[in-house]
Amino acid sequence: MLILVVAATAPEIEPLTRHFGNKIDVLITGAGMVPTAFKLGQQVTRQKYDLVLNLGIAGSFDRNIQPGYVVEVTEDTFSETGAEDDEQFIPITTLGFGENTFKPTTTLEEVESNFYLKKARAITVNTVHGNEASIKKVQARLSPQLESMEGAAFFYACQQANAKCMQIRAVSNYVEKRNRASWQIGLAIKNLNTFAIDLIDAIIDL
Ligand SMILES: O=C(O)c1cccc(C(=O)CC[C@H]2O[C@@H](n3cnc4c(=O)[nH]cnc43)[C@H](O)[C@@H]2O)c1
Repeated sequence: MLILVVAATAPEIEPLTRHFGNKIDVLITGAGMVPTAFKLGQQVTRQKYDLVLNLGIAGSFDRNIQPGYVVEVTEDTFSETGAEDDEQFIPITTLGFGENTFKPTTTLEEVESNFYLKKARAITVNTVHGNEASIKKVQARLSPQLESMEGAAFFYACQQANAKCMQIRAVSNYVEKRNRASWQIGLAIKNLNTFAIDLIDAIIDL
């Protein structure tokens, strides 16, 4: 079983890389949708994988998905692609220039039926939300539960390459007026890696 783990930054998956060494392939893309699409596109074109797994931390809009929670992302939307029409936002889908929502091509249940995670809908952004008015606007438009800076680009690149993929994220912070001091990155990384190590150990043992 050939697995590729994709993360934006090395610290987000450090415990996992220490645990598996070179038993699995790891791709660190750098933060953001452009580096993710480019680097992942190169990698999945070079090598065919049985499973491509996106791991990372994320912000939560949903107060029922608290810092430390680990979730499976079931759809991810590029929330910023479109056009402004004064106060209105016209999504790229309405403009007729393509899709903005991308999905995993497998599920946790399908990959390893003994494992379960809460499911969540996410958006992918270039600008991390940190302003109450813009948070309200995006919630009214898309009702997202999570946000990251890479997820939809990850799904897009995997879809283009026909690669089996899923995305698992741990919440490091609520999406709120910027309050960096309250982010719980350590807790999110610990919980994410504990789950991912158990999961990949189980998959590799198959
Ligand atoms: O210092 C900051 O403001 C800051 C902003 C975004 C991310 C970071 C990181 O240290 C980790 C990089 C990684 O984290 C994901 N992430 C985590 N929380 C959020 C969020 O609320 N909104 C969007 N992305 C988030 C993101 O995928 C980054 O690649 C520091």
